[in-house]
Amino acid sequence: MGPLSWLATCGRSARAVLRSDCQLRPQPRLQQRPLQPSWQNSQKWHLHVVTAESPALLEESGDDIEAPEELHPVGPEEVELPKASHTKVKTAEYVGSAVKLTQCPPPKLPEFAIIGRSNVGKSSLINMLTGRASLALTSKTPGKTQCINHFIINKTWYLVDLPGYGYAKRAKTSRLEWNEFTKEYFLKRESLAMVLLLVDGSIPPQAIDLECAMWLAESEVPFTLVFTKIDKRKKKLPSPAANIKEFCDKLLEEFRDLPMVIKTSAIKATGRLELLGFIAQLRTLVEQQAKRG
Ligand SMILES: Nc1nc2c(ncn2[C@@H]2O[C@H](COP(=O)(O)OP(=O)(O)OP(=O)(O)O)[C@@H](O)[C@H]2O)c(=O)[nH]1
Ligand SMILES: [Mg+2]
Repeated sequence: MGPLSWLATCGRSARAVLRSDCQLRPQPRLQQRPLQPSWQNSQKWHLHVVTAESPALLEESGDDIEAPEELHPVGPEEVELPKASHTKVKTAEYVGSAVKLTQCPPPKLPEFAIIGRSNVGKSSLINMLTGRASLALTSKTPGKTQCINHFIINKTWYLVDLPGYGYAKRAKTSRLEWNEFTKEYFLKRESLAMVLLLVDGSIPPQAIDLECAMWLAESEVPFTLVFTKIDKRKKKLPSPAANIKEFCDKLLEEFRDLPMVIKTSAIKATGRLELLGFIAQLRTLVEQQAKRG
């Protein structure tokens, strides 16, 4: 069986697998609060596996990455490690742009959607991850990406570039419409495996990003926090590390646990292997759970 034929064979969507097998039961005291899927708690071992336990993986990748700051406990034994080849981007192709769900490619492969404010660096992250300078269109002008753009990686999974939210210059009605359109994608796209919520690490926490995180959690859409632009330090503003800590602290006022956090720079390729390894692990996890039925 091909690595990702789980969707076709078992007829279960990535979303269904993640939800049904991994959802936390609300604790009575916290019932009103948004909850993160429990498997996100165990994501910590993904980092451990990729950075500390798999020297072969690192060697093969050829990437120059920093040593992990801390080691996390290894996770469930039954979850296999992804093969090093799983983290490599051999091919990356633009598939098409959609302005409604029916125009998206058939939901037969797992996809990882990238969302965040306009100009946060969504398209740049796709280019950084795939190692292609201009696969996704980047721009200094906010609001450049206006469609749902699918990119197929190694012919086995999708990276999806979405329009940014909160573009103030857009008319109120069109912004609302746009939000609905993206929301529909999040709520109904059955092959959506994970949302990568991008947050600009070079500026202090923005209310709209916190709202987006809340909305995703309330809607039971699994998401990962990906901080961008950690290479950038604005004069008189706190450091990226301080911004990230403040954002996480604010989230913890509402969330019982933090989702997985990955810090990146598209310019320095920071976090590239970590994110690719994480995606590979998720694909392996979903595949295994689907096989178990
Ligand atoms: N310093 C720095 N600049 C970045 C980084 N990532 C993106 N940028 C810059 O931020 C600007 C916006 O990047 P895009 O990738 O186009 O952002 P986007 O989120 O796709 O924007 P929209 O499609 O308009 O919503 C560009 O000028 C990028 O060069 C980063 O990691 N570090
Ligand atoms: Mg873009």
